[in-house]
Amino acid sequence: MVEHRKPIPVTEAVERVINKAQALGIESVALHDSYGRILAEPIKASHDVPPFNRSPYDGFAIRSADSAGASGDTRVQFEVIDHIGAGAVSGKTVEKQQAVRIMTGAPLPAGTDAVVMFEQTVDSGETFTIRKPFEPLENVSLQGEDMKEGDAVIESGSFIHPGTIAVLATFGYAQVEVAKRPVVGILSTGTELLDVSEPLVPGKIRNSNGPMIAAQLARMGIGCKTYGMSADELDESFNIVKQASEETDVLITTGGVSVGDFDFLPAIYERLEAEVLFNKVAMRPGSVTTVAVANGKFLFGLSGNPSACFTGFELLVRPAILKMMGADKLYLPRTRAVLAEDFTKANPFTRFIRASYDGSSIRPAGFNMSNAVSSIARGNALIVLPGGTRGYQAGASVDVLLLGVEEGASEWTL
Ligand SMILES: Nc1nc2c(c(=O)[nH]1)N[C@H]1C(S)=C(S)[C@@H](COP(=O)(O)OP(=O)(O)OC[C@H]3O[C@@H](n4cnc5c(N)ncnc54)[C@H](O)[C@@H]3O)O[C@H]1N2
Ligand code: MOO
Ligand SMILES: [Mg+2]
Repeated sequence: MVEHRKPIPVTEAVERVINKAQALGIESVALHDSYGRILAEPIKASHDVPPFNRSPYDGFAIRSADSAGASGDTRVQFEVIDHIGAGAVSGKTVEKQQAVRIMTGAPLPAGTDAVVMFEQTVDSGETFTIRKPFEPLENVSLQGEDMKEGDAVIESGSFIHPGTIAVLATFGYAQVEVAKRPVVGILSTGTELLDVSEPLVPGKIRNSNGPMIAAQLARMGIGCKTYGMSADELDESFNIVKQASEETDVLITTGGVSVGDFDFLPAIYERLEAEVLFNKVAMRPGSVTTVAVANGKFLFGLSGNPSACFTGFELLVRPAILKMMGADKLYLPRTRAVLAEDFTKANPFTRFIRASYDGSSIRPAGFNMSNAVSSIARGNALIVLPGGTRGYQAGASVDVLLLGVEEGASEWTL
């Protein structure tokens, strides 16, 4: 008799997965290897930035008081007593009507408190004149204006992006404490599967899910162990899944999770005495997505259908892995957009439509069935239509989840 599964809402499925996911600890990596990792220590400013008052322009450092009364008719003259570029410190103390020729980034010499840009002078080499008075600290980049010593600059749990790396380098972090990444394995199940390089033969298709998931992991900065493809054969598949789950923190399988005669994942979970968190989610595609935990290891049973597989990864695998990586922003960023064409199908379950989003409007990316491959390629976002609805007309405002964004959102608000 066919098994009747009870679907749970997507939000609950996500919650169950997140509740099981645990951070894996901390390791130290070289700064140049830290892009894409999750920071495991808060970053405090260990000194002021900039560390000294400096010139933001190429020009002359003066004492602002000496510029008083300058005008187009009564130009005020200065004598140039030194010349410094960024990296140099002037040993001179600037006295009345004196100035130092100074380049952008160089520290203001003792006594000076303003900078005159070259463009504001008539320059004769030894001397120059100006036609306007300068305020104290005019054209000065102030010590600590960017960050003050002791400031909390970046929170632990943040994604390390190029800007984060600039801050870490500024404060001398040659090594950075980051969260450990999980070891993730991929196994594509299905007797029908051919490797990418094999020619098509009747009844077979090429394995697109395996390479796709490897790339979904790669864009999260995660490598993977690939366990290749397995035929739909219970004992053989059980052995591979058992071994793979022992060698990984997360094993992602594709296919074989539904109720077909050759869908063996449910039997494998049973043999492994795994705790099945759910085996039916009120979402389409991806309703058969099954998540189980065996001996502390995650088993993600994604659907074989490519669009369902893709969506199951983005909605359920991704936040779990991010949580294991110590991230505090686990979810796909969400926005609203205007639907560019009618979508009249009924949505018995929450529907996720692969779609292309241009920053304001969004359009389903063509053939959008669970078994579609083309729409995954064309889409850069998912339209979310709530379950129990139908009949969305062009112009309607819809929820959108953005794909491929470096850093996610901290809230799951569907
Ligand atoms: N009687 C029922 N039949 C089905 C149900 C159901 O509830 N009752 N659910 C349907 C839904 S929804 C989906 S989704 C699929 C899920 O199937 P499985 O996860 O068991 O996956 P398979 O049966 O192994 O394959 C489904 C489909 O995907 C193709 N496939 C599999 N692996 C790959 C791969 N690595 N690359 C590309 N394509 C792949 C496979 O050839 C099949 O066409 O079940 C429905 N049936
Ligand atoms: O899991 Mo299926 O994708 O709902 O078509
Ligand atoms: Mg099946």
